[in-house]
Amino acid sequence: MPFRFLLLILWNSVCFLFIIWCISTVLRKYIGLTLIGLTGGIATGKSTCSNYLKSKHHRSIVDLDEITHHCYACGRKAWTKIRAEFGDEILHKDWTIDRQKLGEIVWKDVSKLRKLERVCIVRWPILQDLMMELLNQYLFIQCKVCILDIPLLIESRYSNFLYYLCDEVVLVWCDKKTQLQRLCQRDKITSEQAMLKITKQISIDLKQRYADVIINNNSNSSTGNVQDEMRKQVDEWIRKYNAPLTWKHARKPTRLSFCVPRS
Ligand SMILES: CC(C)(COP(=O)(O)OP(=O)(O)OC[C@H]1O[C@@H](n2cnc3c(N)ncnc32)[C@H](O)[C@@H]1O)[C@@H](O)C(=O)NCCC(=O)NCCS
Ligand SMILES: Nc1ncnc2c1ncn2[C@@H]1O[C@H](COP(=O)(O)OP(=O)(O)OP(=O)(O)O)[C@@H](O)[C@H]1O
Repeated sequence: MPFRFLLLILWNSVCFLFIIWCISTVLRKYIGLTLIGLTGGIATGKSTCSNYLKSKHHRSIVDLDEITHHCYACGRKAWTKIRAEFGDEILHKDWTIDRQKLGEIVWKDVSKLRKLERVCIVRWPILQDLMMELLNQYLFIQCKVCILDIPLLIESRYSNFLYYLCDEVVLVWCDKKTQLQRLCQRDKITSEQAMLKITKQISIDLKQRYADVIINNNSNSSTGNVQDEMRKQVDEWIRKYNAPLTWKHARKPTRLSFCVPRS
């Protein structure tokens, strides 16, 4: 019995890798699309970095947080499912989802957070929209290098296949103390409330092991020009994508980790 079980796991893994290999070969070789994963911890500066890439380098960014928020619009599939799971108390008076209230519920209770993830990701609404956005970028904007801003790219088993598909994974890093400080300041919350959010993700230091490029965003306004250090690193990194790419530029999909456990 255990032998058959092991065989089944092995077979599933081989199938998974084969499918990923097929998709990535088609994407790179025949469609000519390069996917870059931009990730980081909560409040380490992903949006700051992607806004800079948009404004200075005119790069297209597919932002999964933004897509999630669109999925929550009144009457959409995710909205209906979230309402059924969490009740009417997470709705504003105009029936839109009150993300702050929903957040208060799920940050405190991991099982509810997992339920929310299951409702909106496993049953497809978010990934469906993500695929549509990618198609839209490729067909209508003719974007050949697409940057995916996905906070949980490394740890989420729901977005894990995207991790394998990415040609390069870029991590926006800052140390834990700075992360906590920035989160408290931005969301106007106490450090206890901020820690509740931070601990729902794997530590930013552990994420470094799974990234190909690390953008150090530790420098603060007090130590020079705000974000100048980060901008220099982004300029340096994005330079290679300004030259025409061949599919050989792309990293081979040899990622070894399947799923990173969350603390
Ligand atoms: C909990 C929610 C309602 C809070 O909404 P809010 O507008 O306050 O935050 P926002 O969506 O902008 O997310 C802010 C950051 O929280 C972190 N975060 C979001 N979801 C999760 C999660 N499931 N686990 C860990 N961290 C998360 C990310 O770093 C993200 O960038 C919202 O984040 C949500 O619906 N999350 C579940 C969907 C999900 O897992 N999205 C992430 C896909 S990668
Ligand atoms: N180098 C920097 N110096 C000072 N403040 C910064 C720097 N980089 C980002 N910040 C600030 O830190 C906060 C978090 O940044 P940002 O919103 O870009 O993080 P994020 O990783 O996108 O967060 P989330 O995971 O919640 O989407 C913001 O208030 C931003 O202005």
